[in-house]
Amino acid sequence: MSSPADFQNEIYLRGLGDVVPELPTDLTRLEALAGRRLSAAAFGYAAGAAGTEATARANREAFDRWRIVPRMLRDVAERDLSVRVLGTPMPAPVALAPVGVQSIFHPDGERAAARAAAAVGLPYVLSTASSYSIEEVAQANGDGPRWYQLYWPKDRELAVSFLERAAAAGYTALVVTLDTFALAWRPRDLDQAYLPFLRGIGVANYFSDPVFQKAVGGPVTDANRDAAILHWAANFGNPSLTWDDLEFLREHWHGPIALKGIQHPDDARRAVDAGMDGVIVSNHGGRQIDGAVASLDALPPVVEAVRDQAEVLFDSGVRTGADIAKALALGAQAVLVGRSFVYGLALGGEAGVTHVLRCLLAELDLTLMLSGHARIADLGPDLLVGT
Ligand SMILES: Cc1cc2nc3c(=O)[nH]c(=O)nc-3n(C[C@H](O)[C@H](O)[C@H](O)COP(=O)(O)O)c2cc1C
Ligand SMILES: CCCCC(=O)C(=O)O
Repeated sequence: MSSPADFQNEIYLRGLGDVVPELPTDLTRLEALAGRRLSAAAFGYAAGAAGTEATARANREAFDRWRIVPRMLRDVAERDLSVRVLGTPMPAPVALAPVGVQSIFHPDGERAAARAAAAVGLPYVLSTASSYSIEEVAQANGDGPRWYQLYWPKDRELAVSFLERAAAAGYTALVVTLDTFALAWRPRDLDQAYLPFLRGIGVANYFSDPVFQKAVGGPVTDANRDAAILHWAANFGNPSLTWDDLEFLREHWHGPIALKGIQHPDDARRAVDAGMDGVIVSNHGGRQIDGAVASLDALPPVVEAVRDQAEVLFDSGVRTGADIAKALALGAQAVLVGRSFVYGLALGGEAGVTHVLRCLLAELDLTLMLSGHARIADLGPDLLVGT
């Protein structure tokens, strides 16, 4: 006889795979559990945000201001959640957001998360600031879809090296993060003197790069580690970049490109003018500008501005399948999830990330079905009413 957990999986997750019985299925409770298991500094780095964390809260509150209006008797026996975004066929409109230095949360870091993403078939977006190299993560991700996120460094030769390595390792789309050329004022990290995590864990993706190594006088060892980290910090972001610089990316990346951190419709239009394929409406999970507009509130004007000309993706604040349905109804083609999968990684490595993804997809599927929608493309503004 199957266990109660197996029986439950059979009912709720038919065709979607198993969840981990020991982990909560409510991702809010998963976060609380991660808060008890992780060190205060590691948890503060994940859960924390800029300043008073008003924008992080606003991201969540914005979802609460929209309510779903279900429709009945519409034959939803067969559902299809699949989409194609940035040239990638996806079983559901969800990708794992780029999250740096994942070894903070689990020794296998990005490799564990990339394996889970591949098992579920969702794109894994690798951060430039990763604790495993571009190539190591590609290997863990195997045949899974993967995109590369660029933190555009001051050193152009280094940027080109990252792009070439990513293309050679099978990352098919480029996500260029524009909102984090400097890390914001983050009191939880500052108070816990946490950025030295780099000292303990490092950013292997940089350290493994031949251009980076040349700049620091050879491979990074204990002897030059602090100097390498200081070089990294000085090079990490480039506040001088302008829209004209996007041409350089186009020269060096031959697949789809999406700009991450877009909040204003005029910036979305400029992205289209610059030949970009997509924009990601995001405020970095509230981690950059305290007081910035809630990401979900920034979404409709951007969709209005560039619909039919560019793909619009969304992140910041997604915690449930219903949240995903709301963002899609407001015009996003796909969403990225950040902290949600990070807590799964912290609590259960690969299985924990798979758990989170299965929960999100199962809840999205149930939300679609119970609200009378059989396909992702059927979701539109009439799903929602503002409160
Ligand atoms: C711990 C952590 C590290 C992050 N590192 C990166 C990064 O390296 N590159 C990037 O573009 N975004 C990074 N982000 C932002 C995420 O890609 C995403 O925008 C954000 O987490 C979405 O909000 P959510 O956490 O509420 O889902 C990070 C977010 C977290 C929580
Ligand atoms: C040190 C890498 C920066 C990661 C990041 O983007 C974030 O913490 O939000």
